[in-house]
Amino acid sequence: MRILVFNAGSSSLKFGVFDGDLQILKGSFDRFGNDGCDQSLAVGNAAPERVRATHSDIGTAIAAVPGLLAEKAVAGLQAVGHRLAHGGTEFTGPALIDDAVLARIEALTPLAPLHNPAMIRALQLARDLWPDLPQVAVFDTSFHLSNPARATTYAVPSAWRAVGLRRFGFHGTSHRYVAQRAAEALGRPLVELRIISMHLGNGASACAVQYGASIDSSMGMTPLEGLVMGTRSGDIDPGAFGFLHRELGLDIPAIEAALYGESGLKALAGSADMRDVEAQAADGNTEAQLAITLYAYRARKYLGAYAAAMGGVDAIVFTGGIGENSASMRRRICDGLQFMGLMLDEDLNRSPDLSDRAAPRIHAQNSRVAVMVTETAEQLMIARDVEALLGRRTVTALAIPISVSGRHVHLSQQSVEALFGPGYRLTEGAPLRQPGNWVAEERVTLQGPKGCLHHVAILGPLRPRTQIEVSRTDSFALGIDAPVRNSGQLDNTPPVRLIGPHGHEDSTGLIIAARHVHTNPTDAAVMGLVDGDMVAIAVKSDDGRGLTFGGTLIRVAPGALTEMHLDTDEANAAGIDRRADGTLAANVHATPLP
Ligand SMILES: Nc1ncnc2c1ncn2[C@@H]1O[C@H](COP(=O)(O)OP(=O)(O)O)[C@@H](O)[C@H]1O
Ligand SMILES: CC(=O)OP(=O)(O)O
Ligand SMILES: [Mg+2]
Repeated sequence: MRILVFNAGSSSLKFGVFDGDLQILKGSFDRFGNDGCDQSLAVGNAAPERVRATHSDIGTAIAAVPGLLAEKAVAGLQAVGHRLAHGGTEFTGPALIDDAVLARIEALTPLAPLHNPAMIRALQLARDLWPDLPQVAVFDTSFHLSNPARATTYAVPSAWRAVGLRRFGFHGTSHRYVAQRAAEALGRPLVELRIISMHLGNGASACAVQYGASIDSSMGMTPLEGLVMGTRSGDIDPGAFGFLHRELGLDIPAIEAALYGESGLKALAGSADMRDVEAQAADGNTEAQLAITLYAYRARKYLGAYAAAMGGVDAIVFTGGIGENSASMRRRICDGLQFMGLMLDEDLNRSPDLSDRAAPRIHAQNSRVAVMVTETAEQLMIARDVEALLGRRTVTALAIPISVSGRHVHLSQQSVEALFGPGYRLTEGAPLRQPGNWVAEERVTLQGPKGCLHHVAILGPLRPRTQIEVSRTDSFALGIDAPVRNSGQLDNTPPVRLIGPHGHEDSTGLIIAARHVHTNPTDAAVMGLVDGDMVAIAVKSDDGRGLTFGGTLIRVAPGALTEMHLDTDEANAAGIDRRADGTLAANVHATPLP
């Protein structure tokens, strides 16, 4: 499918034409000034042609795009994708544009005044030019809708929260790509990694991607919170509003306008462009030097915060105009993080090769944390989302059988021997529906500070690490606060005592299993899903208590049978007795892998 993508940022317009993952045209306009802007245009893999164009703002640059397509003889467009900054809580994924959707997007503009207007302009232009093509909006905010309440809630009066004051987070399309790309380059599944994505462009944000899902990011209700940016302040004491009003007589719109447009690097060093600031700092300008130090310090604080939020970090990835291009800024941000095992390789850092969407590592051999750089591919991700959304409209709704898991354990050989005696082998009992899995005839007891759970099933085959899966109700009975985790993610899980006929073992690995759907590549393709998608599954029940389960992870593996795994609390809440089927209600955020 041939897709034109518009990405109107706060300081630049980027656009591209894609056939699948192949980019056939890549263009951008930036460095807008009274004398025009820089234009770059590349066909296929050819070197970009760069000229100074006459457009003085993003709006006029948008109107020039159709002419450039014609000039390069790019025809046959089948759809148009648009980056939109704010999608609120309602746009959980890409949306096909019609008048009603456009009106809802327009209503969110006050929350992204620097961004949504130009993006909406691109949308309107494309609708006028190509009225017959489907137009799809992809929102920066959607990826972060998986953030837990502790990350999205401001500690403010409930009446304010009731009207929608909460944190959202932006650059989600970029963070989603960067995390996937880093996992791929590391050769490890995304669902096993704790990644901090640092998107440092004109707008800048950090994102904690824990096991594939965003759990926190530095931007808030609007793209003003967090890091220092080109013209935005980032974090500032809200007490500044009262102070500025009393001292300078400023009203709220004036303060807001200055925080969006007259702050950040521009306020500190006279230019919003990091290239200028770095050049001035190199010339000895102390204001520019402070701007750079402060920028790096704030970014480093977020790295520390997110490492703490995730209980560790496996990889840090830099992207965005500054993250991709400024080796000195990457080094400044990483300086002082040796305490968490992060060692940069200065040679690798100085000249990473980012061609062909590479994601090179820039950390030293002995670094415990991987550090990488990659070009952000927001336009590519938008093109993939457009194709997935339009393709998915013809997708078949399969019935997904529900399987209710009672409490159970997976044991390592070491645990088997501790509980049943040296050299003991479990007796394979009834087979489970997933091929190769079975229930052992033996049982164990779980003991916590508040109580015991007896006759707990053991599921085979053996695993490298013991994992104990209980429901929330069980965790209350034990008196242990177990975290909700995907299978295998056992770092920082609490211990519980396992008791067998031979002896006992205090083993970590106690979790409440996150709900998920097992499926195989064939069924996944029929449902329009890929591994790592987060979906909502609707389940009906005879007693009318049926529920839609959001935040359900799709796990695709060859040979797996399609079924949804719920625990007993979830099944009871939804009135599921024995046999029930679920259906796909929504793809919350598609994460199509290459
Ligand atoms: N070689 C470079 N060295 C330092 N900063 C750079 C370099 N190239 C681009 N940048 C910075 O990247 C920022 C723009 O990032 P970009 O991601 O393109 O912006 P946008 O948020 O508008 O998409 C600007 O501050 C620019 O100075
Ligand atoms: C949301 C945001 O800040 O975007 P940009 O980086 O394009 O300004
Ligand atoms: Mg940007």
